[in-house]
Formats: sequence, structure tokens, C-alpha cells
Amino acid sequence: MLLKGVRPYGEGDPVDVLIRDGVIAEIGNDLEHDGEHDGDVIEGGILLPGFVDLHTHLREPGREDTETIATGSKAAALGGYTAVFAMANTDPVADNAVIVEHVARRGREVGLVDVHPVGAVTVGLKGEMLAELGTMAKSSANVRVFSDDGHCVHDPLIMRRALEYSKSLGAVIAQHAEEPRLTVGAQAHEGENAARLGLQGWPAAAEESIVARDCILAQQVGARLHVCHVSTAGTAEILKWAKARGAANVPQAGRPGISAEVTPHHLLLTDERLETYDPINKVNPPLRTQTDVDALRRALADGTIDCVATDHAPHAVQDKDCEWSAARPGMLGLQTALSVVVKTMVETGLLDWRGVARVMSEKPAEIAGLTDHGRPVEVGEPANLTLIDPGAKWVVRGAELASVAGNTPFEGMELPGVVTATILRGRVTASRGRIDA
Ligand SMILES: NC(=O)N[C@@H](CC(=O)O)C(=O)O
Ligand SMILES: [Zn+2]
Ligand SMILES: [Zn+2]
Repeated sequence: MLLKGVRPYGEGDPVDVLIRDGVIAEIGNDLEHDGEHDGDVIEGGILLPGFVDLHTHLREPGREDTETIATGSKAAALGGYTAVFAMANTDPVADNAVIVEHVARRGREVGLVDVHPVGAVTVGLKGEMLAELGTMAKSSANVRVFSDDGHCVHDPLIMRRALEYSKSLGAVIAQHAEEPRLTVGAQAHEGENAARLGLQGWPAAAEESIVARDCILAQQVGARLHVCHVSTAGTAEILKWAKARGAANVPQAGRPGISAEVTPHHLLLTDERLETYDPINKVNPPLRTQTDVDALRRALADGTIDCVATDHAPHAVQDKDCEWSAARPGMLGLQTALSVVVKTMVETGLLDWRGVARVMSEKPAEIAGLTDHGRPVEVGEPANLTLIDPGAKWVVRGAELASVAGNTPFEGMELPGVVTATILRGRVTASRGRIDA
């Protein structure tokens, strides 16, 4: 395959990139095919390492009416992703080797993106008994990220045991930080808007108190903690404090002791959208205030928050087109993530394209311990790549997205940045909005 006139990280003059046997073989000018096979030739664009999503809900097994590993993989490839981590809140829950091996095998069969199953921390996500982290880690799914996402590991002793166990496995615990006793019946950010609209509040303290506790536990144990979907300015401050404090005892050289992600929707949307009571805007943790949005953008730019993760959460029409308190929380994210990052971070000057590569590919891969994704765009590296047309714009239509579900909060928005090609080990998986099956 030959990429002609592309600009790695959007820097310097256009170059040609020759890919052979799934590896970047040559980078230079006026490169030609090596003759034996013509392969694809793709022209132009900004070349980045393929995106890695640490937080995706593929809904298989159990809710294939909203997404499957196949449709979710298509959405991921169209969004520029070459690897995704599929959360364990499936039905049955991915709290044992059989389920995680099924998800990994299905992902390989579909073959559009590397699907890495996340293992549950506790049996059934109930927060009461540790799941078999060891057998999931030793299974052919090679699980290295454990999370009860959708639920919080709220018992501090269980969380401490999970951190100790994950440390022995060289794994990381990804926490959905929500103190459940502070969010009983919570529907939206606890602030002026929820009060005025009569919606039960989801206080920032419910997230921040868990994050502070978990940072202290992780540093005491010397284990690795990843904070899911950071949503408040306060959590960003706690992360800055914890990272400064914990700089000394990084448990595994080269891999962050404490890391965190922010979602595209928390970088752009606020609780002003509650006005319409449209449950498309219902999400856990909830949309917060503009002050929070601005703080999250700054924290992502300065590295306090390590990466972007989509929290791609497909839901059926009947779980969204209903009255607010009955609706399921969650938003689609895989196909719109890059564009929202361009709109909120690149166009605002907070990140350059090297920064986009860091937060969407390099850091997620490092946190999860992937060795073949998030690599430099250099000769000898695996050809897991994403080509972007930065100047193009597109209008989001939920019905046109690859997911079975259509619950995008960006419906009708014109967004900047189009993924023109996604390449998985030298093979085009998606180009200009089409899947190259
Ligand atoms: N984010 C959400 O609002 N929902 C997620 C679960 C989660 O991430 O908490 C889901 O699985 O639907
Ligand atoms: Zn969550
Ligand atoms: Zn989630």
C-alpha cells in the first residue's frame, strides 16, 4: 500500500509512505510501488497512529439490538480506531474467562479493529466479591484492564483488594467513580439547571470523593488506577494533586500510576442542554457546567487528563424516546470522537496534531499496555494508522452512523475533520465513510 503526499502529525512537507506486510517499510519522496502488487494508493491528509479507545460499550453479549461487536467495530473503524476496549457491563457480565474469550474471538472474526475485552472487577458488577481477575488475565483474551464500569467499586476494602490483585497481574483498574449513596435517583448534574427543572442532582462530590479515595489507595498499594470519564473541574484538581504526590512511586516503569480519560461529550456539552428534557442528553456522569468543560479541556491539554475515551454507549429507541427519568444514560461516541476533539481542542489551539496523536492513540495504548498501537509513525513500526482530512466538514446524522443505535447528542451538528482512511496492520478497514470489508 502506498500513501502519497501525506503529512505525519500534520508536520513538514508531504511525504510518501510505503507499507509492506503490515509494517511501515519506507517514508520518503516520489516512492513507487514495489511492483509485485499494486495494493491501494491513498492520497493526502494528516497521518496519525490509529486511535485507541479505552472505553467502548459493544453490548454483545446481551443487547445486540443496540450494538454488536460487528457493528461497533464498523463504527470504530469509521471513526479512525484500530483498537478498542469493550466494557464488561454486558449480559451476561464479562466477569469470567468464557465471556472475555468469546468477545475477543468475535472481535478477531470481524477483524476491523482489535477488540480487547475489559474484565469485571467484581462478580456480576455487584461490588461485593472479586471476580476471577487471574483467570481472565491468563485466558486467551489476555485481559489487562478491569472495570465495573456502569457501576462503581464503592467498597474501599474491595477496591483495595482489587488494586492489590491487579498489581500482581500487571493490570490496571479503571474506576467508574460514583459514590452510590450520593446519587440515589440522580438524574442530572446537581446545579442550578437541575434544580430549576426539578431533576434529582448528581453531585460533583460523588465523583470527586471516590477519585480522591482511589488515588490514595492506589498509591498506598503501588498499583495502577485509571479514572473513567472525568466530568468535573474538581476531579481534574484532585488528579493534578495525586499525580504530583505519586510521581515518586510509579509502580511500573513507563506506565502511569494514575491515569484518567475524558469523553468527547464532556469536552463540548453542558447541562444547559437539559432545557429540552431530551433524554439524548442523559449520561453518566452527567453533563456539567461550562466551567467544568473549560477545566477539562485545559487538563487534557496539559496532561493532567491523559487521554480521550468515547464511553460509546448505544441505547435502544425505547430507552431514549421516553420521559427523562425512565431513559437509560449514555451516548454514541466512536464516529464523532475525532471531530469533537478537533472542534474543542485543535480549533481552540489547545492541542496540535501531535497532541491529538498523544491523547487519542499513544496514551491510551500505553495505559492499556498495548505494544502494537499508539506507536510512532516511523519505518519499522506496525501500520496501524489513521488518515484525516482536517479541512473537511460533515453533518452528524444518527441514522447514518454504523451503530445499530442512533443515540448521538451531536445530531444535526456540522463538525470539522473527516477520517479518510483507517489502516489496520497495513489493510484499509474504512475509507471516506465506507467499510472496506
Ligand atoms: N455512560 C453511561 O451513561 N452509560 C454507560 C455506563 C457507564 O459508562 O457508566 C452504559 O453502558 O450505557
Ligand atoms: Zn461509566
Ligand atoms: Zn461506560
